[in-house]
Amino acid sequence: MVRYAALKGLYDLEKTIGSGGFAKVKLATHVATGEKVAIKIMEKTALGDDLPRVKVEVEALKTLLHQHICGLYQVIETESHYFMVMEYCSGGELFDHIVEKNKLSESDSRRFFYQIVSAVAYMHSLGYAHRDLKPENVLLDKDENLKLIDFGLCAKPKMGIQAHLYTSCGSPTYAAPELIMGKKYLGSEVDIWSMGVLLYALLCGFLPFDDNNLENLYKKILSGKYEEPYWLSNNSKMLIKSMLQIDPANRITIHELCRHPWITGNSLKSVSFIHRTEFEKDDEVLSTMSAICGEKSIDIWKKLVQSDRTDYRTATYLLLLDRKLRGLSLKIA
Ligand SMILES: CN(C)C[C@H]1CC[C@H](N2C(=O)N(C)Cc3cnc4ccc(-c5cc(Cl)c(O)c(Cl)c5)nc4c32)CC1
Repeated sequence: MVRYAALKGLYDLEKTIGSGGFAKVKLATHVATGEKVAIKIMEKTALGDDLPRVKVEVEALKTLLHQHICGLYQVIETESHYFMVMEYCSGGELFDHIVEKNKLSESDSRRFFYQIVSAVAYMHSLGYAHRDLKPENVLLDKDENLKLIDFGLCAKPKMGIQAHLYTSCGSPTYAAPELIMGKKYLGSEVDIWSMGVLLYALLCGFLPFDDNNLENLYKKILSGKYEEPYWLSNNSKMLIKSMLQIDPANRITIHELCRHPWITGNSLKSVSFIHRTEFEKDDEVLSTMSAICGEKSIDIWKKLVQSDRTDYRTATYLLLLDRKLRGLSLKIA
C-alpha cells in the first residue's frame, strides 16, 4: 500500500475503487469519525495541461452544496499530489445499475430523473453548467440516491449561464448537436440535451445515438432521429422529444423541465432545491466536535466559517452532519 504522508493520521487508505484519466479514486476512512470517504488522488506531474481542471472542479464543488451533487470534504495539496476527499458513493455508477436492470420502470426512472433535474437546476441557478452529464458521471449512494460527479469540465461563464461557450468538450455520445458542430453554445442548453440522453438511457436501457464509428455517430446526432421502443408511454416520448431538439432554441428549458407533469407526477409542486452555498450551523454536530477536540463550539464554528472550507475540521463537521442527516447517532466510533 503506497503511504501518502499527507494523509497520515487523518485518513486510512483502503482499496482503489476506480481510476479515470489523470486520477485514481481510493476508498478511505476518515479517522476522527470512522466515516467512509472517496479520495481522488492526482499526481501533479501526470496532470500536465489538465491541472486547470482540478482547480475548476475544486472551486465548483466548494460552492455546490446539494444532496444530489457529490460532496467535497477536504482538499490536501502537497508538492507532488492533490487529494480531493469526497462523499463515498457505495452504490456505484448509474450506468451499471441500468445495465443490471436492463431498463428501469417509468416510476424508477422518474425518481432518478427528478434528482438529476434538481441537481442541474440548482447548478444552473448558481451559473454553473456541468457539460459532461452522462450515466458514468452519476453515482448511487447506499440509499440509491443519485450523486453527480466529475466537475472538471463544468463552466461558470463570468457573464452568467446565458453567456456563450466555445470549448468543445464532454463525450460525443451525450453531446448536443451545436457542441459537436463546434458552434457557440449555451451551457444550460447542452446540459438539457445530455439529460435527454440520460432519460432515454433510463427508460430504454440503451442510448438514442450510438455508433462505434465517430462519423456515423455524429450523423445520427445531427439527424436527431432515434428509436422509440414500444414500451415508452406517450408522455415519456414527448418529454424526451422536447429535450432532444436539434435546434437549442426549440429545446425545453430547465425551468419548464422543473414544472413538467411527467417529472412532478402531475402534482403542481415543481422540482425544488435549496439555494445553499454555505452549510448550515448545527449545534449538535458542533458540540460533538467540541467533545472530540476540547475546543468550545462557538470557536469551532468561527474557525469553520473563516476557513477556506477544505480543511480537516470542515471534513469532520460535514461528515458528522451527513451522519446526522442520515438519521444516525453522532456518537464517535
Ligand atoms: C471514469 N471517471 C472519469 C472516473 C471514475 C473514478 C471512480 C469513481 N467511482 C466509481 O467508479 N465507483 C464505482 C465507486 C465510487 C465511489 N465513490 C465515489 C465518490 C466520488 C467519486 C468521484 C470521482 C471523480 Cl473522478 C470526480 O471527479 C468526483 Cl467529483 C467524484 N467517485 C466515486 C466512485 C467514478 C469516476
